[in-house]
Amino acid sequence: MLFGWEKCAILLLSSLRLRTGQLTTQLNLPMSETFSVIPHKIIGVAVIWNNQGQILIDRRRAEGLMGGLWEFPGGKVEPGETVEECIQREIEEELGIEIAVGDRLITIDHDYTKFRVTLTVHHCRHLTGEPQPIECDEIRWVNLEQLDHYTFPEANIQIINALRQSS
Ligand SMILES: Nc1nc2c([nH]c(=O)n2[C@H]2C[C@H](O)[C@@H](COP(=O)(O)OP(=O)(O)OP(=O)(O)O)O2)c(=O)[nH]1
Ligand SMILES: [Mg+2]
Repeated sequence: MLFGWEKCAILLLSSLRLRTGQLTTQLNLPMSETFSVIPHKIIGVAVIWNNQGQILIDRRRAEGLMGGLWEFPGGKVEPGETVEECIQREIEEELGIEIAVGDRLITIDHDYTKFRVTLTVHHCRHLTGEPQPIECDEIRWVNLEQLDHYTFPEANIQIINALRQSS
């Protein structure tokens, strides 16, 4: 049996679609009633350019979430970190290269079925090191026209459109 205030709280939280970072817990409510907390991932994303006007893309691991899709490298912003710091760190961790993080291209909020993402995308310049597929299945340097030949997550349509408009 739910009390009035409990029902109000549930309605309020549901209507706000409670956003809680990486939290994926389901709250167990009385009488086996449950509601989902939608995870919200805050992601820094790099569009890394080389001197030939190409961009670095990577293929996500086949077995994971969005497995086998291509993406622009990046990852979750950690507490106390700026998006620029996150991008620099993720690229070192995922690809083993040094980059210069430049201007922001676009910020995208996108709802997937089970979670939402905020992707903050920066233009970056490759400085040193040969990119290695440390945390992905494959990496490739491609030009803007070739991006059409690769399958990206849904949110990336907006990144690719922004890239085409900015060039
Ligand atoms: N890096 C990157 N992530 C993207 C792009 N497009 C897109 O929808 N995403 C999503 C996929 C992931 O849910 C999230 C990136 O998070 P992530 O790669 O650090 O982590 P993950 O969710 O795959 O895995 P986990 O650490 O939660 O286990 O952003 C993109 O172009 N680049
Ligand atoms: Mg990542």
